[in-house]
Amino acid sequence: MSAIDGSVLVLNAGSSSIKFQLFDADHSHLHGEVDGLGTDHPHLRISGDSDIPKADRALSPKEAFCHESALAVVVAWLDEALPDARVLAVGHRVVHGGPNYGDPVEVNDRILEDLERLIPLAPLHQPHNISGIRAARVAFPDARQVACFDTAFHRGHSFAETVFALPRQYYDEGVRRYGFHGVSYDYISCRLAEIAPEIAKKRVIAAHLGNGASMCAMHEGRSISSTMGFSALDGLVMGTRCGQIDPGVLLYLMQQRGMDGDAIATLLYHDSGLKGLSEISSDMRELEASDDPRAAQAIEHFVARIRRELGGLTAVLGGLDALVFTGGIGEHSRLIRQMVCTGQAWLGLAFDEAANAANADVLSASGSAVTVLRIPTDEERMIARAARKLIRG
Ligand SMILES: Nc1ncnc2c1ncn2[C@@H]1O[C@H](COP(=O)(O)OP(=O)(O)O)[C@@H](O)[C@H]1O
Ligand SMILES: CC(=O)OP(=O)(O)O
Ligand SMILES: [Mg+2]
Repeated sequence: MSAIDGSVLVLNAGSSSIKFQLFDADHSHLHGEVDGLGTDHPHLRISGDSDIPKADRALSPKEAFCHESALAVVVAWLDEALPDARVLAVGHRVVHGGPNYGDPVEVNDRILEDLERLIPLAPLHQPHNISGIRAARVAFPDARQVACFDTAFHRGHSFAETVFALPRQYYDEGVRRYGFHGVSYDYISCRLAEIAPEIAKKRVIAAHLGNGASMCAMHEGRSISSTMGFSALDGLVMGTRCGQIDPGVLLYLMQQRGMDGDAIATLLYHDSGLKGLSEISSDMRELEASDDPRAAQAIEHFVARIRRELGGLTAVLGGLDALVFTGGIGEHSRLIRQMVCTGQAWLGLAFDEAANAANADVLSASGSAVTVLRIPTDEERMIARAARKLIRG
């Protein structure tokens, strides 16, 4: 497989998915994804150049038992399908960089130990990100392992955007708002500069709506504010996560209901959000297809929280020039985009329903003061670029 000599492989473990791509410079040779992890229909899809074997099949319950078992399927597939590929580097999305990690780093044992200490702050991601690094070290022993952090893009936030109103010692020990999905927002910022440079410099809100969901206010291409905070629990309603919650609820659960930390973590990370509210599924496709009123209520609450944050982030930016939808739901769900954009005339936003129905790239009507765009994210491409840059020094 000479065409992919000296490639960069990227592994991106999300909360419901493992995405992977193989790049040669900026060209993607193969694109693979296990999605629906944690649901009843986990699936493996692989596509790419003509010499790349394809895959499109359901994963067995054993294969999809956990992220690690799905990762083993991916690594075995790569090993068999690309025996001659010379992988120079494996780039990894690592969700939490904590206070100390920003720029991409080449991973060593000490760094892995540091990243392991952040597992309690990102339990749906960090353990799988670290497993990915360990598995890739074994599968590609000659490749350099590079970690890229979801928190990095938000590191320029002001003190006011970063701090919680707790005694200062907590900020000093790292209890602060970090923000996540930064690799995705960085990609959106770069892509905007390519496709709409005059908008890229202005006030933009990007909504990354996937199994994890957040929104990011950007100005001149840089992150100003994020709906996610210390952990990837805060902000919007997600597949299985509650999003913003009154801390009084947590006190009630501990003091009146006698729940301990582990029970509360399970409740907030695994059993809440769309899944907890609908009692049907964490998966937006299933909720949209359902005629159960609980599915409709879960969707309405999901959208209500997005609308509220849209208003809040617009105030942070002092106005709005563009709204970008991305992530699995943002890229594909006509219903959610339409519900979010309905009734936003106060922003000067005129929504083009026909363009939305056609899944077009531009979703605002001509003359709209806010340009609405649908931009598929490509976290793997961003990570491949960073890994290549790092190993080239
Ligand atoms: N056509 C679609 N319509 C509605 N939702 C969709 C569609 N395709 C994917 N989704 C939703 O996208 C979510 C997964 O988003 P994704 O960004 O891939 O996940 P992750 O957060 O694990 O990276 C799921 O809720 C899935 O139902
Ligand atoms: C940070 C986060 O929630 O990521 P994902 O959407 O990939 O689960
Ligand atoms: Mg994701």
